[in-house]
Amino acid sequence: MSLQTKIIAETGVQPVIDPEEEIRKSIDFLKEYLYKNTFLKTFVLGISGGQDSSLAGRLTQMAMEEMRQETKNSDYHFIAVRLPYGTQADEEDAKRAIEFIQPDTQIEVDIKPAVDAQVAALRAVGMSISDFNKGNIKARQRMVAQYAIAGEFSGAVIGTDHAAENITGFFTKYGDGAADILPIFRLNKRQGKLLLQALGAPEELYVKVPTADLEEDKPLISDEAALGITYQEIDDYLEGKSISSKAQTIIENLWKKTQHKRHQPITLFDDYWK
Ligand SMILES: NC(=O)c1ccc[n+]([C@@H]2O[C@H](COP(=O)([O-])OP(=O)(O)OC[C@H]3O[C@@H](n4cnc5c(N)ncnc54)[C@H](O)[C@@H]3O)[C@@H](O)[C@H]2O)c1
Ligand SMILES: Nc1ncnc2c1ncn2[C@@H]1O[C@H](COP(=O)(O)O)[C@@H](O)[C@H]1O
Ligand SMILES: O=P(O)(O)OP(=O)(O)O
Ligand SMILES: [Mg+2]
Repeated sequence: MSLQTKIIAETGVQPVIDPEEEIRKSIDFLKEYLYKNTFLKTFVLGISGGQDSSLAGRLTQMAMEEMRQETKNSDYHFIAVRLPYGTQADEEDAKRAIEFIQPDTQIEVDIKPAVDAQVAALRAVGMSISDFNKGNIKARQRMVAQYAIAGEFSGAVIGTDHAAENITGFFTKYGDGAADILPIFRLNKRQGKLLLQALGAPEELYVKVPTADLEEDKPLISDEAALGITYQEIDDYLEGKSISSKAQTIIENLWKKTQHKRHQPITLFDDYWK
């Protein structure tokens, strides 16, 4: 089996999708999980203004509306969390995303005081913390806030990991990579766009240049510039198409280097890394 075939099988990406069918699958998946885990009454998700959280957020909101209707239990609700680091450069997109999602509840938490305090405490003991490393602290602080909210509202945290980010390991380990349930895993980036279009999202949300926007030295740097490869190439690879050998090597090297991010902490019983 080629590595491409193995990677595609691990992510479950289909070369062709029916967006309406995939929307229904994600909603039913979220609902089924709550029906099975009756302690859980809410889902929590950070909304950045980017494509992935707009999509996962809207699907979650739709699932919760259906849950309320089916169970007549008004406890079921979706909590959208705005998590800017101080002032967010693309705040307009974040507002647009919230407007599209129409979440039951919205909470805004500024992560800047907590992130800056953590960095200051590390620097106070003589550590130098790079801007890149600080970026990962921001992503982890966002997850701290989301889990704290979930803890107060019998909630589970939604993650926005999808196949294109997953195979390249383009997420912060235990930051945005930490979550309880992943409703858009199995989709590549362009398939996510198709779902947003089918949901009637404003165009700005799916033509927007994907960014983690974690680095102050490189504000709004695109994922593609940071990764050194385009989503078009990653998406083609995931759909089983043949791409340039240069692009294929970049993807497969990223996949190998980030295997640890797609596993639980390594124990004596693991051998995937050998
Ligand atoms: N575009 C942006 O603005 C931006 C900014 C920051 C990070 N990012 C992206 O987010 C991702 C996060 O960065 P990262 O991967 O450097 O940090 P990370 O914190 O997600 O992962 C690094 C950590 O993983 C652990 N680790 C590394 N190799 C390991 C191995 N072989 N086995 C077990 N554990 C291992 C170590 O604890 C290490 O500190 C990257 O893809 C990065 O490009 C993007
Ligand atoms: N500024 C943000 N506000 C709320 N939530 C955010 C913010 N930035 C990122 N997030 C969450 O993290 C994931 C991953 O973002 P990437 O752009 O893929 O790095 C995002 O979907 C939000 O849930
Ligand atoms: O995860 P998001 O919502 O920030 O989307 P993107 O990765 O496209 O920035
Ligand atoms: Mg983003």
